[in-house]
Amino acid sequence: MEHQVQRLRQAFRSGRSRPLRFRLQQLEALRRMVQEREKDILAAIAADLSKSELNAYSHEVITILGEIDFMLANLSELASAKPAKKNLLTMLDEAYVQPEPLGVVLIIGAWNYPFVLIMQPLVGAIAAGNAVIVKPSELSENTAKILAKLLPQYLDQDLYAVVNGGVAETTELLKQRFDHILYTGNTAVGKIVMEAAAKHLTPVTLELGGKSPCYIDRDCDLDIACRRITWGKYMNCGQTCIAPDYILCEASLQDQIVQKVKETVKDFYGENIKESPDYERIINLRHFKRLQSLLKGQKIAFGGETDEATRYIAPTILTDVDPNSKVMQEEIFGPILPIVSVKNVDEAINFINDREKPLALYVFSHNNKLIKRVIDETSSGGVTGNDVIMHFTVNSLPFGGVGASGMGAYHGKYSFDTFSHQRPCLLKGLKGESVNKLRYPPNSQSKLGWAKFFLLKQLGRRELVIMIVSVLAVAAAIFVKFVLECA
Ligand SMILES: NC(=O)c1ccc[n+]([C@@H]2O[C@H](COP(=O)([O-])OP(=O)(O)OC[C@H]3O[C@@H](n4cnc5c(N)ncnc54)[C@H](O)[C@@H]3O)[C@@H](O)[C@H]2O)c1
Ligand SMILES: CCCCCCCCCC=O
Repeated sequence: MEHQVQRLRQAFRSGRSRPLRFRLQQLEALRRMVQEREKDILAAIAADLSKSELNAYSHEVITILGEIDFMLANLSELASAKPAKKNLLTMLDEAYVQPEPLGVVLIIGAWNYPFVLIMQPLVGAIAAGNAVIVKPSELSENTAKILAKLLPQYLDQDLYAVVNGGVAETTELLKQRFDHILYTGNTAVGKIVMEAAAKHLTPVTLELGGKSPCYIDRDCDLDIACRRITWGKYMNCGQTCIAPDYILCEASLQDQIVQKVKETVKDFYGENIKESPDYERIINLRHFKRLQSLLKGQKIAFGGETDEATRYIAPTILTDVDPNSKVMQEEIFGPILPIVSVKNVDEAINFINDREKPLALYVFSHNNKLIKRVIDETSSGGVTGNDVIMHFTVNSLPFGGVGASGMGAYHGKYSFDTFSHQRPCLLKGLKGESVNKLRYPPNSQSKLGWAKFFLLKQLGRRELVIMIVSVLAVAAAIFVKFVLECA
């Protein structure tokens, strides 16, 4: 492991990953890989998650193609030096912020979207000019294998590597020194990653989970709300980090919601859900049993059927759920949708604020003011109003958690920034020593006065122009006066 990281560090030090032309070539190679090996990739995802290839394409491949295209189109702007404002003391110097790669970065992915969660950060890390080790989840072993097979065929092997394995291998990997770690997975392991990173003072991006609430207002089109919620909750069999975890609504809405979700489930998956190519299975027996245990003692208004042999759990709704019950204590990460009654929006806001900050928050209402109020008075990684999941798909929005749901963010420009250091650069000439005397000892009250004047005055382009014009105007006036006096 140590040897592998050193090999990548050496390649990084050679400077090969830095030129924009090289980064663009690698991103193009990555796009070629996705296009040429689409069938193998889809088959691997499908095998890991009992997912149709059509769903695998729309859940995972589209996102990656979009992300690569974004980087190809925007890399030169993202990587360019940005001029910075100057003060009077530095007005003749060059000041700019130059994004620079961090070095060797580690990306650890989770199993539930095994391709996206490795590839999307990888695109950002390559774009920013880093060397990268990716560690796919061992639970989605087919995708892990296909990534280990394909990435070295398309990418520079000295700069980009795949390490496969479970806890032992990841633990070993985490002992190494990295320049950034992006981890996706549960909060408990997030703490392990952060602790290991702290030993080397390595910065981390933690993409964690949590219970994402979904508030449905009385003033709302329930048909539409329930269709969108049904889609986002049961997609990938509920195993989505930003799935609506539970519904908060007034008690009077509960039965209508159950009825409408039930009808939508029938529309989406047919009479026999088990036969639907669009309905996935639970990843393993441990999670299956965990989910089964969440149903115990609950009022099942719809669904509830389970089949251990195929790890099938039907789309399920629980009603009149006690906020203190087990299903409300942990992230569900499965196709179980509890409804918790609240009296009104104030109680919903308090309910959300009494718990850990979630990864996503959803509010459904005709009333935009109410939606904005819920946003203003709560905190969450991201928000979608009148829909679910969709903020993930907008790559001009940063994607990440806050508090217990994570730290840092990525996607699009934010990925580039996450894997870059914004390096401040000030380039001075060797003239102007008379002004510099102001900062050299011995100090005096008058020097301090001048220092305040020079340093506290920020000069933007506009102010600089005004100043140059003023100096020129004064010089012109002196010149005219001189000419007139001589005449
Ligand atoms: N914020 C996001 O973008 C996002 C996306 C997907 C999943 N998630 C969250 O991830 C969770 C589900 O993922 P998971 O944790 O079950 O995935 P997982 O079991 O695949 O684990 C994630 C990664 O951590 C590694 N790992 C596991 N145990 C480890 C240990 N003891 N030490 C070091 N590394 C270890 C695994 O090898 C894997 O690569 C949910 O909470 C979900 O909400 C978040
Ligand atoms: C079109 C919908 C794409 C959804 C992808 C969701 C990925 C979520 C990652 C967290 O689990």
